[in-house]
Amino acid sequence: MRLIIRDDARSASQYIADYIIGAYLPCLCSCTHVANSQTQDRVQAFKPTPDKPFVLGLPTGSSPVLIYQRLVQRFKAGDISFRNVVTFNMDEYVGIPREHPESYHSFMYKHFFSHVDVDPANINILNGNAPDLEAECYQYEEKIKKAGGVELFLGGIGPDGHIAFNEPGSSLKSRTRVKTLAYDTIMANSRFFGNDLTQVPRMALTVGVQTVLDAREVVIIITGAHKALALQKCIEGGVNHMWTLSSLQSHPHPMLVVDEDATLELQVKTVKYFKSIERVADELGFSQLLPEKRDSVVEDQIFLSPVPQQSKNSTLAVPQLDVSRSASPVLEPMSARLSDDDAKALQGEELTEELQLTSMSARVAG
Ligand SMILES: N[C@@H]1[C@@H](O)[C@H](O)[C@@H](COP(=O)(O)O)O[C@@H]1O
Repeated sequence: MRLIIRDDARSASQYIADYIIGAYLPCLCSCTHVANSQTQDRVQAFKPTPDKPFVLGLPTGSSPVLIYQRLVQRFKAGDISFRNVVTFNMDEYVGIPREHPESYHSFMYKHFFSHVDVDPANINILNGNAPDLEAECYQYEEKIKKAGGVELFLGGIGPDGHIAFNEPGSSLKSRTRVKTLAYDTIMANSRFFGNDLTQVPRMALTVGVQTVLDAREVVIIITGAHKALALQKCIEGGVNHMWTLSSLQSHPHPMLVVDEDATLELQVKTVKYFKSIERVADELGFSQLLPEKRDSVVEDQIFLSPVPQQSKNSTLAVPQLDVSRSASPVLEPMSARLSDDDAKALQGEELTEELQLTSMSARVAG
């Protein structure tokens, strides 16, 4: 696992965008834009073409917005082309129209696709309005497989450590499927729906944990003190389905890029350890070392997706949107599942000044 720590969200985002471009995608001017020799080798090794495109997994949410901005900026500067890139988005809400301003289709076109030269035929986003949602998910896995598997999956996380929409308790072997959203996620995402919980979809289609783990490489952006507990659980805790990001511990090449605030719950020695790793990598001139041969399960041919049940009476379809409902009243908030200390830490605003000072001063002193 690589943990890259940057001062703020902007520099963390810039690191990721430049990493994606530098590491994998061709420079339009076919020059030597890519700074160091090992990274350059990888670009030359990949050489995306229409027949052998680069397959990129993409997220939504507020965290990747600055990454997309930087990718667009570098596209406009002529540094990069997305012509031979195939994209697969992580997830989509069920039951809101594609044109809805908060659908993930709208998000992706607004922040990225409309501004670059990606071929619309190469864009894949789950259809949350498909007549048969299970079949939609199955076909998505098949499409990924047909494209040769995802080369790099970029992702974000929720404050409860969910990756894509793999909420706490999701199977770590899960694949693309219909998922009911946790109450905390509905609450967190209500900010995009006028803070009206009743307007937030309660279901989504999402790639599974295993779908993400099958990618050759996984890069995750984590920013803000409200995600500090999730980062701590995922790095310093064990692999646990209650914090689905922790599954990355079993991936051969995960990279988490975070800001200082997200590290607030980590031990000082953890932070120092990962910073020292980065220093050595910098000195040796690489960001992440990938073996030339893909070592994910895709290549091992054990890439199995569940076949949908074809029963006339059991097709899982888009539910009628009931705007008068209240949001999952029987579900308890995540804080109820945590110890008092953890619950307190999760609510960044409730961190006492003393605690913040202790963590920061310990680090500054170090
Ligand atoms: N399904 C998405 C996730 O893929 C995303 O990582 C998360 C975090 O969003 P934000 O970056 O806005 O905190 O939001 C949603 O739940």
